[in-house]
Amino acid sequence: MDGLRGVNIYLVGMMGAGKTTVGRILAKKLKYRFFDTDELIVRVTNQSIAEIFDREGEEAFRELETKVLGELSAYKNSVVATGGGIVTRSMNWGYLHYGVVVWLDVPVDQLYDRLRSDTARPLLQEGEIKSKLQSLLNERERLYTQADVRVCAGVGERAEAMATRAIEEIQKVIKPETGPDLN
Ligand SMILES: Nc1ncnc2c1ncn2[C@@H]1O[C@H](COP(=O)(O)OP(=O)(O)O)[C@@H](O)[C@H]1O
Ligand SMILES: O=C(O)C1=C[C@@H](OP(=O)(O)O)[C@@H](O)[C@H](O)C1
Ligand SMILES: [Mg+2]
Repeated sequence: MDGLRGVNIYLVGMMGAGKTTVGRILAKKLKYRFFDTDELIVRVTNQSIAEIFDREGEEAFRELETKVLGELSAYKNSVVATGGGIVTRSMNWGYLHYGVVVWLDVPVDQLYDRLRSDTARPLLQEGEIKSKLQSLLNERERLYTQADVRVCAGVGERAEAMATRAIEEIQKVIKPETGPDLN
């Protein structure tokens, strides 16, 4: 993808926004590699995300997240699905801005429908899920707006359609003369 000059595409957004799901589809469409920071952390530590939070705490998880993100910046032509909290460390933005940052913006009601029975996300295991999602969004929304591209989910919009729209939005922020030939 010449127009992107080989840079990575980073998907950011709330838990449940579909970063992992849409990212996989996007990578396939672009013929890019696909990475997921959570999956890499699980692989290198041989622990689940819940186990890391439980045994070592959130700060240790954030350290691992930054390390993995830094390592991924050496790659090119990759779609990277991040964890929802990656935007909270300013240092991470140094890595994210090597590439094109795409915010999957999904209303809390839809996030809740997807995650109401979730057991894998430690930040949602205590308290009422919907209000937790809302308070995390309140804390993080101004950070997500630092993305280069925002893709707002339509009601009931499928992951496949979001991936297609992400490509359209990415094309808009790439200069026409260097734009990717995505057709
Ligand atoms: N566009 C969508 N419509 C309906 N369900 C979706 C959509 N995108 C993702 N999901 C579902 O929502 C859940 C969370 O998706 P996931 O890709 O893990 O989100 P994230 O990585 O942003 O936390 C999964 O069960 C997934 O199948
Ligand atoms: O929002 C967050 O702080 C987190 C999001 C999760 O990833 P997803 O956004 O892929 O669910 C995972 O990194 C961890 O549970 C913390
Ligand atoms: Mg994910």
